[in-house]
Amino acid sequence: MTGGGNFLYPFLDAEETDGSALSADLAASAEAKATESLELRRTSIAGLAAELDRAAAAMAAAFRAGGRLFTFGNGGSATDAAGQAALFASPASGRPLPARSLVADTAVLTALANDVGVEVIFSRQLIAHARAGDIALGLSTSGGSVNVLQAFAEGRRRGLLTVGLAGYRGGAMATCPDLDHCLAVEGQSVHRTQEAQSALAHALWQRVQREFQQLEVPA
Ligand SMILES: O=C(CO)[C@@H](O)[C@H](O)[C@H](O)[C@H](O)COP(=O)(O)O
Repeated sequence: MTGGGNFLYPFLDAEETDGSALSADLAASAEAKATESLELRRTSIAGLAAELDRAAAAMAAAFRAGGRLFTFGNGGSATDAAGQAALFASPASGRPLPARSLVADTAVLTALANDVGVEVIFSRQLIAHARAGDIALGLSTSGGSVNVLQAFAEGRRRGLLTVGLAGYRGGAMATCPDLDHCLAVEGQSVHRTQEAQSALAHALWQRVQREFQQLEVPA
């Protein structure tokens, strides 16, 4: 590159003076993370298979009885919560099920955070939209986000099925009295945990779909 360095990614200018060393470092680091990610996803799916089955069976029963799914989380987990609601509500194949994320409405989120406090941004939405028999699915890598825990408490008060995905062996969610099912991975890194949770969330959806297929009456 001539003049001025890398204007798009100035932090990569070091690559111009020692490109091969940096590239090798980045490649080795990416490879190590990919290996760690695969291993955590593999052990999480295997180790949590029984709890995944139980949670999926309970969710399928709730859907069959007319329940709806509400998903929530912060940061990267907000993105995963939105993706999970979209997967349940509008899968490319399989049965669409009623689901919405509580992370998508900026007006609602900012009003609640600004007027009341960030700890109520999910629980207040459950008060507005949820009823007994619905499902609250919360994701937290630390397992300790207060707004996620508060939503579980509200869900429990209102008679919802409550399901949590957490890292760090569950954190506070591991012993949360408001959770019916806690899928806790061993991950000690936010990013690896998010990757494992994404695999678990997909496995949960697959199992719920399977529960519906088993019920279908052959023609
Ligand atoms: O790691 C990322 C994005 O990948 C962050 O945005 C992260 O999700 C945020 O710090 C969250 O607030 C963490 O909350 P939690 O997962 O511990 O509940």
